[in-house]
Amino acid sequence: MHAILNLHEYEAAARACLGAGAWDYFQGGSEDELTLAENRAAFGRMKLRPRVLVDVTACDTSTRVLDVPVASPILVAPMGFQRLAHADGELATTRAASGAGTVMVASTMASVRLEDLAAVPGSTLWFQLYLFRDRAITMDLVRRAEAAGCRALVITVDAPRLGRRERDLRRGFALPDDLRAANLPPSSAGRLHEAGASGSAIARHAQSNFDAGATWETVAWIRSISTLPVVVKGILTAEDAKLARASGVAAIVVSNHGGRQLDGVLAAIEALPEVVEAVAGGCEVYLDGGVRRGTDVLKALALGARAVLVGRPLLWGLAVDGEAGVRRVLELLRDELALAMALSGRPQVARVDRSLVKFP
Ligand SMILES: Cc1cc2nc3c(=O)[nH]c(=O)nc-3n(C[C@H](O)[C@H](O)[C@H](O)COP(=O)(O)O)c2cc1C
Ligand SMILES: CC(C)CC(=O)C(=O)O
Repeated sequence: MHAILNLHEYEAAARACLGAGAWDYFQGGSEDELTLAENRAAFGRMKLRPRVLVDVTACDTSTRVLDVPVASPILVAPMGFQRLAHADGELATTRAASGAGTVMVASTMASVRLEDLAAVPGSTLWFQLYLFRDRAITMDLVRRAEAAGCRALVITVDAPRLGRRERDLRRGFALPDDLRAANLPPSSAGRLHEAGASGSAIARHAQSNFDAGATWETVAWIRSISTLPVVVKGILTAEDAKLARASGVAAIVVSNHGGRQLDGVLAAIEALPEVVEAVAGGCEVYLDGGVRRGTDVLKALALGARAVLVGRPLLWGLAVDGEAGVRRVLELLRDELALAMALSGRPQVARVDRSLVKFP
C-alpha cells in the first residue's frame, strides 16, 4: 500500500481503526446531516482566480493569531473525548500541535486534564469553555485555564443543547468506563457513562448541565471574571457578529460545529463574508467546518478569515497513528496550503485577498 497522500485517505484508514460507536460519534452530524454535507459542498462551489508570474520561490505560511506567532493559519479545533481515538488522546494532539507550531484548543469535554495539556513543552493552549448552569463549575474551569497558562477562552455559543445526532441516539452512545471527562467534577461527569437502550448520554449530560439560559450577559460575565482574551465560537450571522464585537470579544469563530448542531444552517464558508463585513476589522475572524484541503484554507483566508480550525481530520490522524498521525495531517494541510499559495501567486498569507475567489 502507498503512504497516505491526503486527508480523505486518513478518513478511510481511520474507519478501519475505530469501533462503530466512536466512528459514528466523530463523523456524525445532526438530523439529515444537510449542513455536514454543505460544509464540503460549498468549498467545491467556490472557484479560485489565480495570478501568474509572481515570484513564488519562497512561500511563507506563517501568521499571527491573537498576537501569537503560528507556523500556519491552521489551528486545532476543540473536540471532546479524544481518547476514544487513541490511548494518548488530547496529549498526542497537543504534542502534535506544538511540534507543528500551532495553537491547540482544548475542549471542556477533553479526556485529559487541561493542566496536563498545558504542561506539554512549547504548546500554545486555548481553552474551549462550555457554559454550565452551575456557575461555580464554569468559574472553576476559567480559573484552572488561567492558572495553567492558557492564552484565550473560546466560549462555544451554538450548543445550549446538543443537536439531534441520530447516529448516537440509535446506538445509545455513552462513554466507556475507562474514559473520563477529565476536566469536570465527578458529580457532573458521571452522567456521560449512563448507557441507555436509546438516547445519547452526552446529549442528556448537556441538557442537564449546559446553561440553556446563557445570553450575551453571560459572555460579559466571563469577561468580567477573566483577563484572558475571549473568543466566541459558533457565530453564523452579521447580527450576532455585531453583538459579539460590541461585547468586546477578541475573535469570532464562524462555525456550525461541524454540522452537529442546528441542521439546515448555511455552510460556515458561506457565512464567513457577512461576518467579516459586519466586524469591519474590529476583531479577528476564524472559520471551521469542512476544511480538508490547502485550497480550502486559501479560500477561507481570501474571504477574510485570519485562520481556520480543523476538526475531524485530526481525529482521523490520531486514530491511525497517535501524535505522528495528527502531526502528519497538520503537515499535509500546511504543505497543500503552501503549494496553493505558489500556484495562485500569493507567496505570503497577507497577500491572500478577496479577489482570489469567486462565488457562483
Ligand atoms: C467528535 C467531535 C467533538 C467535538 N467536540 C467539541 C467540543 O467539545 N467543543 C466545541 O466547541 N466543539 C466541538 N466540536 C466541533 C469542532 O470544534 C469544530 O467546530 C468542527 O469539528 C469543525 O468541523 P470539521 O470537523 O468539519 O473540521 C466537536 C466536533 C467533533 C467532530
Ligand atoms: C460532549 C459534547 C458536548 C462535545 C461536542 O461539542 C460535540 O460532540 O460536538
